[in-house]
Amino acid sequence: MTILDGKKISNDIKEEIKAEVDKMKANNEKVPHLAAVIVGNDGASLTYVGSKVRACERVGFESTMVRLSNTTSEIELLDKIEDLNNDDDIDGFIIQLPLPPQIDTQKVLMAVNPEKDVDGFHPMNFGKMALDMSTFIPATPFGILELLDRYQVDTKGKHTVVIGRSHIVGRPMSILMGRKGFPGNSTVTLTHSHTKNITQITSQADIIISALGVPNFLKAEMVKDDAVIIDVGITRVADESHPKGYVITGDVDFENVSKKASFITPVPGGVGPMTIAMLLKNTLLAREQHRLK
Ligand SMILES: NC(=O)C1=CN([C@@H]2O[C@H](COP(=O)(O)OP(=O)(O)OC[C@H]3O[C@@H](n4cnc5c(N)ncnc54)[C@H](OP(=O)(O)O)[C@@H]3O)[C@@H](O)[C@H]2O)C=CC1
Ligand SMILES: Nc1nc(=O)c2c([nH]1)NC[C@@H]1CN(c3ccc(C(=O)N[C@@H](CCC(=O)O)C(=O)O)cc3)C=[N+]21
Repeated sequence: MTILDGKKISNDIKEEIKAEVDKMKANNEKVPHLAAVIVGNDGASLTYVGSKVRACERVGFESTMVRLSNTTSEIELLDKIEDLNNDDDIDGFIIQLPLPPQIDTQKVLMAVNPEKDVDGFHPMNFGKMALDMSTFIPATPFGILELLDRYQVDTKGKHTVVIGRSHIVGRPMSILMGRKGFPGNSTVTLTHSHTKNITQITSQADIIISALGVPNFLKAEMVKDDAVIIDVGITRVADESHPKGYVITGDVDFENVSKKASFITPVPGGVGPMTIAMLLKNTLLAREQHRLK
């Protein structure tokens, strides 16, 4: 059994990005600038955005965090997006999800200039991804592909089962694993809350990508020997014995499933850090494209 060490690989990727930024600095070129918009005070969302800003500092990017109150109207958010679209210093930006209920998420994501859409959530970029055109690939699925690539996990002709069909993880992942090339060329089954007999389906999988957000959902009985297990789930579970008052838990019963797996990602330290590294990678790509214009 091999642990897919997202923490280590994400650090390698950040070092590679930093080397590119150092070259830009040596040539007196503008460095990439990422902005993150966060609406409201959700603790987990603030943690993730904080990690993104720290990661920017580490690789030498500029970063801007835009904090808006929980009562922000849709119009106010659209105005802010327009400012970021028009700000030539900003190469890429993200709108941290979820948004409060008074705001229509799809409308907001459509307002982001696709050239600055480093999350890859704009329909134009999502469509390009589905059509094998070069574009920004959503950071979490991109991070999973990168992990599979760096560990040379064979995906060709394998049966990949994705659990969860969200726009940010499960849906793009199911498309990417079925594309031509590597990592890809998989036969994909996409499952969700209406899937019947899910154990029967996961038991046949060579690769399982679990993105539902239910702690310890995937048990050893649901997995065949030597399966590859990718755990995207992140849930804060209350735990008074821990200084923070909670522990981060994945979707996979790691202790038991890891005994059967050929490769497995841990939580924390698996897919999460990869997501942040690939967001930086997309921002570097955005800067390079803006420079060429
Ligand atoms: N590590 C990382 O970088 C990231 C981690 N996450 C984490 O991944 C998890 C999923 O996030 P996200 O995709 O945004 O989640 P969503 O809540 O948007 O989607 C969850 C999906 O899981 C499906 N689902 C829920 N319960 C079941 C069930 N019992 N059986 C089968 N399918 C089920 C839902 O089905 P239906 O569509 O029918 O409702 C839905 O498609 C969360 O824990 C989140 O925190 C998310 C993004 C990045
Ligand atoms: N527009 C947008 N883009 C996103 O990419 C996006 C989003 N909205 N909304 C929420 C989800 C969630 N997400 C994570 C990123 C990093 C970790 C991460 O670094 N996790 C650490 C642990 C972090 C901790 O301690 O809480 C780990 O797994 O090791 C987790 C989850 C990005 N998301």
